[in-house]
Amino acid sequence: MADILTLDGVKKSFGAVTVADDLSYALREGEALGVIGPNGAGKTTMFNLITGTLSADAGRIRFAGRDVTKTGAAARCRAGMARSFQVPQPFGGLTVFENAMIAATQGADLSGHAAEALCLDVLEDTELLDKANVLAGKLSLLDRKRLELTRALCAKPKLLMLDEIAGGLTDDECASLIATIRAIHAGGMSIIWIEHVVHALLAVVERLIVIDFGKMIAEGEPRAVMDSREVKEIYLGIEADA
Ligand SMILES: Nc1ncnc2c1ncn2[C@@H]1O[C@H](COP(=O)(O)OP(=O)(O)OP(=O)(O)O)[C@@H](O)[C@H]1O
Repeated sequence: MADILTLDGVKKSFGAVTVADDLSYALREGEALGVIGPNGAGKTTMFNLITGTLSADAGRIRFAGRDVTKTGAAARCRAGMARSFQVPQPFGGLTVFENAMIAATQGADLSGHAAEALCLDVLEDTELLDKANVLAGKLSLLDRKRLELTRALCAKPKLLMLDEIAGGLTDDECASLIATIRAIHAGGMSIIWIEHVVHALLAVVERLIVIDFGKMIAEGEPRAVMDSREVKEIYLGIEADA
């Protein structure tokens, strides 16, 4: 499989604070990569650098065979990146279907029947079809998370980026969202998923990276990474030999 995304020496600082410290890794087409790390480690900043809402101070980013380091956020979205946000950001006064249509028309550049057909397909996959005519502002937290997923998928992405989508859900709700994301991944979608709810990540991703102070401190098979000294010492704050 080819790489869909490559970061090569990506750096970003806010004043004296380094939030992306020489980040280098690649995501293969169809792979699901999990990202964990303490609060403030720079995980969301990394998403902002990948999607182009922030520009890197140094390093290169390649996506879908092109160097996008200098490409703006809208063009990266059109090239096939889509993300969910930590705090769901739907248009609360519009229905679920209307929110999906905005993503399909603006993100996937579709119109008319093609846009409607895509939205219906995605709403079925995200299990929101029966709520298509509900106002987004009236949805439960789980369904707002599902709508975040819907809006990202309606942009017809090649890469789906999830930012703490499982946070705040009950165990049953989380299990139901995991099943949805697993099915989307099984359909071939490449995924990068930042998450504090580690068991949700471990149910989906094939590889895990750990970010601390903007630096990638561990990378590999998820359970091996969770058992690693780096995670125990730095992420969980436990002495290695405790
Ligand atoms: N625009 C900005 N200007 C200055 N500092 C910023 C800016 N955006 C983020 N930061 C700082 O960068 C650091 C990394 O933030 P970021 O949101 O990427 O962390 P995170 O790993 O996603 O955290 P969390 O798990 O809590 O969501 C934090 O110290 C944050 O305060």
